[in-house]
Amino acid sequence: MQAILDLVRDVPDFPRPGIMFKDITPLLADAAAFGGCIDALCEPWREQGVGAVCGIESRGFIFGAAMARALGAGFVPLRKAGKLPPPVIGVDYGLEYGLDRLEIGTHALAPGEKVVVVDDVLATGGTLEAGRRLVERLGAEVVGASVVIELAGLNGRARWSGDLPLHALIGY
Ligand SMILES: O=P(O)(O)OC[C@H]1O[C@H](OP(=O)(O)OP(=O)(O)O)[C@H](O)[C@@H]1O
Ligand SMILES: Nc1ncnc2[nH]cnc12
Repeated sequence: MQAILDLVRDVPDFPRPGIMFKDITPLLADAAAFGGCIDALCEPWREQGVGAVCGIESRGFIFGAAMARALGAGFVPLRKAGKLPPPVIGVDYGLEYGLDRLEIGTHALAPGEKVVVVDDVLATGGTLEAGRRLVERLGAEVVGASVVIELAGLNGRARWSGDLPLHALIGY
């Protein structure tokens, strides 16, 4: 995991004063580190019958789509408001630096389908929780979540549902 840590860049005061932004673009640009990252993200979910990986817009798409391919699962995008064609359902949520709304197509998942929710960063946890709620509202089964980075000081893990696994590759 040291290679991944070394390729995450700290950007102070972005996108707002007081936020230490974790920039994952150097990690994405490094073929070996990105590949290792996807392998490590997939590890807990192999042989678990995952039918779909739900990636959260936009950085969650990058990791989620690669994981879906590696797991032999489908990819389902959880998108910001107004981006998916109807019919959709949505939830409003707060994140470390603002408010937003996440949506999913109402026919995107089958009832009971096993789903992993994926994002790049867990900060306050509002985004990941919104993703879980959307999937569950369609009657699919969230088996857990994966993130590359957990900002442990913001306690987002406490917002994730009690007994569902939440895997983070690196923590700060
Ligand atoms: O745990 P939280 O406090 O909810 O924050 C985490 C979310 O914040 C960032 O997304 P952002 O909304 O900035 O979107 P982006 O991926 O399009 O940059 C990040 O990619 C996570 O989705
Ligand atoms: N500090 C941070 N860096 C990168 N993405 C984030 N999403 C929420 N907080 C973030």
